[in-house]
Amino acid sequence: MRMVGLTGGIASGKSTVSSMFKHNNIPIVDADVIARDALKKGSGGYKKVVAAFGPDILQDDGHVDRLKLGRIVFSDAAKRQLLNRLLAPYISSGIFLEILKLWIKGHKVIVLDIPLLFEAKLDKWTKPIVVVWVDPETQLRRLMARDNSTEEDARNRINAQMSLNLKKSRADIVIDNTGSLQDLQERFGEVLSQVKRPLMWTEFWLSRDGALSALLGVIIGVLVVKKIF
Ligand SMILES: CC(C)(COP(=O)(O)OP(=O)(O)OC[C@H]1O[C@@H](n2cnc3c(N)ncnc32)[C@H](O)[C@@H]1O)[C@@H](O)C(=O)NCCC(=O)NCCS
Ligand SMILES: Nc1ncnc2c1ncn2[C@@H]1O[C@H](COP(=O)(O)OP(=O)(O)OP(=O)(O)O)[C@@H](O)[C@H]1O
Repeated sequence: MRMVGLTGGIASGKSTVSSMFKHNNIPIVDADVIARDALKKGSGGYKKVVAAFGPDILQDDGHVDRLKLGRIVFSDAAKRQLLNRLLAPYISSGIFLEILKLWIKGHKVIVLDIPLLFEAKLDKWTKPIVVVWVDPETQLRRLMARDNSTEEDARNRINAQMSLNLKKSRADIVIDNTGSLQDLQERFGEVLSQVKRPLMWTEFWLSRDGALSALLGVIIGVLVVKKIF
């Protein structure tokens, strides 16, 4: 199985690219969705986070006030690290479970959409790594427009992540998303054909069919050897 890593900076366009993969029948493991589940009211992650940050981060209905928690952690590195540490086990096990489900279904190519792929050192499990890049002004403008946020909030969120240029330097494939959606669609077409190239042997053995072929090979080998001796 080929596990493509999709990452970038906040509001660089990962979700936009990820929906293009989905439209081309390539399944996505979305770490933001998994992280949201990990903070759902009553979950293990929720209990740990409320115990650490106190009931002030809750809305009247008991759900986490994400805007409030976001303001706290994106302006304080120590609190952000604490939140990351508390949620990391739930997020990694959620990602693993989603990969397992797709493996069982026999998918050959899947995309892991993980904003913190490098920060969480998950990049070693993915190949190729696709980084969606935008220039800093466009990133800030799109983030403020999408989240209807102040410049200060938007800058705090951008500065909470590894620099996008550093991520770009560690990519196998860079998608420059500074232009229009039409430009992105064209660049995506090129990336899609790279991602869908036939599997290499190592990737094949990691797929369900590859693993089953290897198992079958071993069984046949044992039977033949038993018959000979
Ligand atoms: C702080 C929270 C509650 C803010 O929620 P909110 O709905 O405002 O933002 P959302 O979850 O949609 O995240 C938007 C983007 O913020 C960035 N981001 C999220 N968490 C972090 C983090 N800990 N560090 C740096 N950037 C982050 C990502 O680019 C993400 O795509 C939420 O982001 C959260 O629980 N973060 C910790 C979990 C995590 O690490 N998520 C990223 C999955 S790899
Ligand atoms: N090429 C583009 N031209 C104009 N707007 C774009 C383009 N690409 C993405 N956008 C818009 O920019 C915003 C950010 O894009 P998107 O939500 O895909 O980013 P993201 O990297 O997934 O963000 P996050 O890290 O917060 O999950 C969205 O409002 C999206 O519609």
